[in-house]
Amino acid sequence: MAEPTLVVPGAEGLATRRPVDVAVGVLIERDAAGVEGRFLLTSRPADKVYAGYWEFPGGKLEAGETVGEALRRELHEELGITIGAVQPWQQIEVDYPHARVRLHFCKVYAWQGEFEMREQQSMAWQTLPVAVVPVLPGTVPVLRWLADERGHVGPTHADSPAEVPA
Ligand SMILES: Nc1nc2c([nH]c(=O)n2[C@@H]2O[C@H](COP(=O)(O)OP(=O)(O)OP(=O)(O)O)[C@@H](O)[C@H]2O)c(=O)[nH]1
Repeated sequence: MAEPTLVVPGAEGLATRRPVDVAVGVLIERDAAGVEGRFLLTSRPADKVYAGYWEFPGGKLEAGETVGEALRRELHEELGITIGAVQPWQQIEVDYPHARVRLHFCKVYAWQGEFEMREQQSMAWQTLPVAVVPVLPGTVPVLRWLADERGHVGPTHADSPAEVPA
């Protein structure tokens, strides 16, 4: 089954581009009973497109890498942590004017090491609704999935009403 696609304004008609695979980590704190709590968002570094927008940390797969390998490498490079098990969760394609990406969102519940912002980004542990602004378009559906899992009613983030991929 084709995965949902989100078309960002300005990218209409560009859907024939080949998507770039991106591994994305949804790091979640769990309590002793296994109930999921805060999740980690990071801001995009100043030298990248959508600089300053908040997203889940991750990055593009390199040649020959699996999603899990890419995620492990990216989170170590960007945040200085070593992640434990990678649990594949959701996939979505997003058409941006600058690129078409296939986002592989994975849940991660265990990690080791001190967080270091190695790309001068910021980090924020969040719950719903997310308070940091602005949120990257490709992040919005993830907040909706989390809201559905958690029975959260109402907006998922502060800067715009909830959007659902087509
Ligand atoms: N990490 C991350 N990227 C996302 C999310 N949502 C989303 O649309 N993207 C998009 O996926 C792509 C990820 O590329 P990136 O530029 O962060 O990855 P990278 O570190 O490998 O980049 P570079 O090697 O080109 O500098 C970007 O086009 C970004 O806009 C998200 O939640 N997390």
